[in-house]
Amino acid sequence: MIISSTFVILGDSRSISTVAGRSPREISSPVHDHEAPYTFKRTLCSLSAITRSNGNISPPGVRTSSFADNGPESESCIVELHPSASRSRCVDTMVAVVSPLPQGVGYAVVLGLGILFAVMMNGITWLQSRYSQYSPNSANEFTAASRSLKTGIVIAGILSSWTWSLTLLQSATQSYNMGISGGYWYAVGGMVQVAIFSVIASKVKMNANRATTFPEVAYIRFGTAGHLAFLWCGFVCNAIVSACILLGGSAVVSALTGMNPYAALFLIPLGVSIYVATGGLRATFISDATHTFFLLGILLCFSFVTYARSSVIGSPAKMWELLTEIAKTTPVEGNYHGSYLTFRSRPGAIFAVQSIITGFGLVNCDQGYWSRAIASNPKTTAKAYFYGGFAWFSIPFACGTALGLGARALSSRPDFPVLTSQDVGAGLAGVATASYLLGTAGSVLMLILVFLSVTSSLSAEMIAVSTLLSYDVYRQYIKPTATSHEIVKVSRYAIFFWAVFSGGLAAIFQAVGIGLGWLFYFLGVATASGVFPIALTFLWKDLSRAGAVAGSLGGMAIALIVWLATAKGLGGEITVDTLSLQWVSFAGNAAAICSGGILSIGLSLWRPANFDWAKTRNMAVVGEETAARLAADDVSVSETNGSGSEGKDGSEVKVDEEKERTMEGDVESAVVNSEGLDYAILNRRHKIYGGSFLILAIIITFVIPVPLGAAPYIFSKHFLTGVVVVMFLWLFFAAFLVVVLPVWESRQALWRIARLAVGRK
Ligand SMILES: NC(N)=O
Repeated sequence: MIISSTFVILGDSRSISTVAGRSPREISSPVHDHEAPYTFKRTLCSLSAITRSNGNISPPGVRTSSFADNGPESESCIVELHPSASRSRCVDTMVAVVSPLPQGVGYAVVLGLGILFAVMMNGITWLQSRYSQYSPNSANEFTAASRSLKTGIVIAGILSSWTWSLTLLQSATQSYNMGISGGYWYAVGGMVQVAIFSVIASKVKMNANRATTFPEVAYIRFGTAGHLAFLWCGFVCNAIVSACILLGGSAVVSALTGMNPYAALFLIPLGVSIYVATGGLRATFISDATHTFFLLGILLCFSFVTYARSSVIGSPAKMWELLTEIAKTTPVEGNYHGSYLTFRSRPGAIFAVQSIITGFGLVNCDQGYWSRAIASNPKTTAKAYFYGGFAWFSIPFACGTALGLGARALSSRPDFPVLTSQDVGAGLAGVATASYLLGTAGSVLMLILVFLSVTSSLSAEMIAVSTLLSYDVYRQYIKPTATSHEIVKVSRYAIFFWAVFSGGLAAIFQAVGIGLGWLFYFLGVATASGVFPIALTFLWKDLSRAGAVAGSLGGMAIALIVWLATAKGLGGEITVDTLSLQWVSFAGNAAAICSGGILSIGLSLWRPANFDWAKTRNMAVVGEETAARLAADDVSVSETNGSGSEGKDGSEVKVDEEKERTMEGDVESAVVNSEGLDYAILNRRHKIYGGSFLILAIIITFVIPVPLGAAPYIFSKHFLTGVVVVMFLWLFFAAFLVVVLPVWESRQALWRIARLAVGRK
């Protein structure tokens, strides 16, 4: 039954009423004196599925806020414009949103799940501080999880925090747009840079194990100029990534439920900020592991339905047939024979380079990854990053291969939603597939999937920014004698600040029409200049202050200039659209990474710094430093680091016997002292994972795709079947790494906490 709908027309809210109680056919002519009626193709996700009765698709910009279901059997319904809407404007600019789920579901998920997670995480944090030696009131625990986490949980944290809404949506979009190579290249881009962190992470452990943030190390090496330059890179990266995560989440929530996107942008961070502020970094790891369990389960479900259960696709062979058919009417420009089943793809090749550059920029400038490298046990850091990157690959690869290709294969069906370029840009292709193949269940699962990815990745961003603000702003420039307790307090304020700031920033992007796709292309331009200067800070003793500052900031400026100039040159003008043209963003990305590299390496070769690593190896951590500073003022303060907690007044709180027992034998002790590190072992790990990374990177970046792309080859049915089998195996392996391994590794601690919690020793 048709009830009523509200539409946004050029930013104005206008009401369009349909005729309640009548079937679509009964109202096939306008009731009021209006233009010819619009036909709304029944859609399964948001949007644009407006066609006028003369068959023209409504122009881009269409946006719908809500639309009532008009019955399962009808594909279209006729609506008339409300008398208050101006006839001429409505004709050309009306936008419609048809949501498969009611708005209440959107609010229930965003607020309900958010609060549920907050309560759950608070409970876990309480158990942790009550029955383990780790108290979130210690700065070392809050911001670095006492540097004690084991491999499985770190892998889960890496996989989860690197799985953004962007990952799920944009990988599907790339496969929808450019065929099977799109999702693959998205996955390669992300995996290479996470896995390379396995090489950098061992060096972090060797050269700056006592650091908490990457700008802290820059301060020791390059002074205030280097510190501020790196801090700026970190904030720019975290700001764009946070906005991206929120925009993707809000696009999906509002498309599926009709929830106001601005409300989603501000409400999503709310629940996340509550549990992050309570539990600190360890809480984000625990929530990451929980999220990842559901995330992989839902993704496996979507993949099974697409390739094994659906009556519309249901097998790789059928997918192959549908894609072959659609390539005849909608070929991919730049692909071999326009096929969706080939790696011989010009847009795919350009995207490959962009994706890899963007990924490098992100992972180097995002404090979240440094936090994880620092938080993990020195013995396991490199391994965790290597496997984390490897497991992560399965997620965008599956989204692209199942959901993205699925959307393209289904697009010839008359009842599949018409996706405008804006819908695709907002990442809704994969959403449409899930909703179409699984109906309401698909919409709900997609909503949960995206919500989980948003919360876990946003939680990582929040803790990262709060660490930067508390350590590198508050402690560095406002109160150098800050105690551990004060730092935790400031971190908590910073988390709430970031919840509001990132929501506001995303709202601005939303208001000016900047979507997920655009921001993805911009990310590399804004962050890739930091890749060489930041990585080399931990790897190369000769990196100089001039190289670090000029590379990071100068490179960013050069990238922006090249990006704008190329948009003007290729597009004729600088607009949101021309700035996201593929060659334009390619130029900006390439300029960023090249200028950052050339400036930092060139200037350092000219005047090498010859830095003595002993300075960063012996840097003080909060507690030691504060005590030293206060001791100088004859103030008595005692804090424990890594294995103790601190009272509100900064005085030491004794770890009680019960907690001591809990830690015995099942929690590896934090290794904060540089003397405690075995450099020979770390060096060997660095070489092992450096070599492993190199082999992996060469295989996935060259050995597999290059021959496939060089040959004039379109996948056969059998070949596609093989790819789908690999996709499933990869997903199962990822599930083992991030679900089974963390539980197995912590089995003794979990068992002991459970016994203590029920009153047994
Ligand atoms: N995390 C990414 N690159 O999706």
